[in-house]
Amino acid sequence: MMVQPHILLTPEQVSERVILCGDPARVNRIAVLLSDVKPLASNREFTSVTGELHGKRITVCSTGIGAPSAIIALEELVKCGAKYIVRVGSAGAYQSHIALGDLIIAEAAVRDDGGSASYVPSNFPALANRQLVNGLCDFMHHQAENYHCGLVRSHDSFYIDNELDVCRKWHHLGVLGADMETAALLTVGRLRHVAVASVLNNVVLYGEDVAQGINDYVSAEKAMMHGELLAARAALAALVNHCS
Ligand SMILES: O=P(O)(O)O[C@H]1O[C@H](CO)[C@@H](O)[C@H]1O
Ligand SMILES: O=c1cc[nH]c(=O)[nH]1
Repeated sequence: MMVQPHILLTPEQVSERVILCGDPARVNRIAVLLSDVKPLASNREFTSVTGELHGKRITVCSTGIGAPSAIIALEELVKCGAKYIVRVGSAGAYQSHIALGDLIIAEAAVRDDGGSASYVPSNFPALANRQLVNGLCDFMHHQAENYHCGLVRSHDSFYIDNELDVCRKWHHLGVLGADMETAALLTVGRLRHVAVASVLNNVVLYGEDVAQGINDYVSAEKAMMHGELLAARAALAALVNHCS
């Protein structure tokens, strides 16, 4: 098969088990958990590597920010044979009991993104794969770390004027936190008959200004690495032990 136009990968290079992340720099930070790591490709926001864990091959690929590029990565990876996909992302909390570095495991996502809306009507659910969610929760259950399992919201707009009102609304409805890709990945993954889940590292406290929160977090190197690596370990455990 021809090389895919955006991710620049062929089926020979892509594993059935895939980790997706937004930030291309996160790919190499996740890869430290794998052995026999080889760089695959780098084009636009799509950077990929392959490696192994417990005899299973894992592909790690970045998707950039937002639903459109996340969907492009998912579609092209599925064409290359990806079957089990976990997003290792970051999120802003919508609940005050969620601390920086806590993990949010998405059972389902509110579809406030435009990407999934171009595939299905607004009443179509964005539901995570149950096996992978169980795998993520099982792993976290055995760690002495905070995690929260429930609803997330995926959106397209970071800096809208009524951002605080929007956050308050979803806070009152019990949504745990926000990212920009989970809903699209869960929706399109289901349409393509592949298993998709998402685990998010909280980088913004509820009620905190998003831009300020992210800046604070970027400087809080230790907390960032801790939540991110924990999310990656949870994703790998789910992909290695809960996929067949
Ligand atoms: O850290 P990543 O995985 O990119 O996830 C979150 O961070 C970005 C926004 O800063 C968005 O992509 C959002 O979903
Ligand atoms: O507040 C946040 C932080 C990260 N990603 C988001 O989508 N929102």
